[in-house]
Amino acid sequence: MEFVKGHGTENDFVILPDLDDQLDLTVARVQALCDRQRGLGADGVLRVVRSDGKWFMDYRNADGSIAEMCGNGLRVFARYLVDAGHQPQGTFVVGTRAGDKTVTTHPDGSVTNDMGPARVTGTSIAAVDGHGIGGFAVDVGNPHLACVTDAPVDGFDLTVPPGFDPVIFPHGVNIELINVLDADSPRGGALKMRVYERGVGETRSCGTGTVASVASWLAGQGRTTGSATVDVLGGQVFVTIEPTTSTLTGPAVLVARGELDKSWWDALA
Ligand SMILES: N[C@@H](CCC[C@H](N)C(=O)O)C(=O)O
Repeated sequence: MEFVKGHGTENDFVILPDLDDQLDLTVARVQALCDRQRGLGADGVLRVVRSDGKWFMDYRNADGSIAEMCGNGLRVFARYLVDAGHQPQGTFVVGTRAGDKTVTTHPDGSVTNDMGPARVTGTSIAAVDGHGIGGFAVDVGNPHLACVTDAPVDGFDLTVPPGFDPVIFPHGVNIELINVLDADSPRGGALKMRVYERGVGETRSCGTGTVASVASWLAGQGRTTGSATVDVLGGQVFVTIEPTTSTLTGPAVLVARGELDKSWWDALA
């Protein structure tokens, strides 16, 4: 069984081509694939399915849970389809649990995702490292609590899961901590973000989280339109927010391909 390993700003994924939708991708198999000691190691798995001539990204978190959307994963998924010869370089559509997304691959290796609307649904408080930090709840297909703070984000301990209000986020939430580096840079704003991802832990980037961060920063100013670069631990992406949609542009890198050991895979069923 073929696998490909890739990352988008160091948010890393195991890609499993399963065009005919045959794989039994159990929680145990996802957890083992993502385990950095006993597996390949990744923040998540992207299963590549083609159904009725349409691409579908079946995304799983490292703990085996299913999520609606993954922004960095979508860029890597698109890059894989082009690299494998399944799609020509350019614009095409990928289905996700959060709906169809239009992606555009660029010759320099970067990819732009049309992410759909980033809906600011209210406010809430994250309990991080002994501090209560206010932020906006943002729905990017998956749930986020994006918190702009004056405290340097580098100073927080994210080895411990942040607390959140389960009434507002009954299915869990991804939590972003954001510093504004420049409110009026040439590309709009310049933000720095760290993230604690639902189903994973702290990761070096979260694409949907960067979109939520820019939406939250704008909401704090009463704005629904704008753009910003977002520095994450694994690099930088560029986000635009409009009232009805948003875009995410960033790198997508394929680093390895190989074969899974069949007896290892079968024993995990
Ligand atoms: N890393 C992803 C988000 C993956 C899903 C998230 N952990 C969730 O459970 O919603 C991204 O790049 O958006």
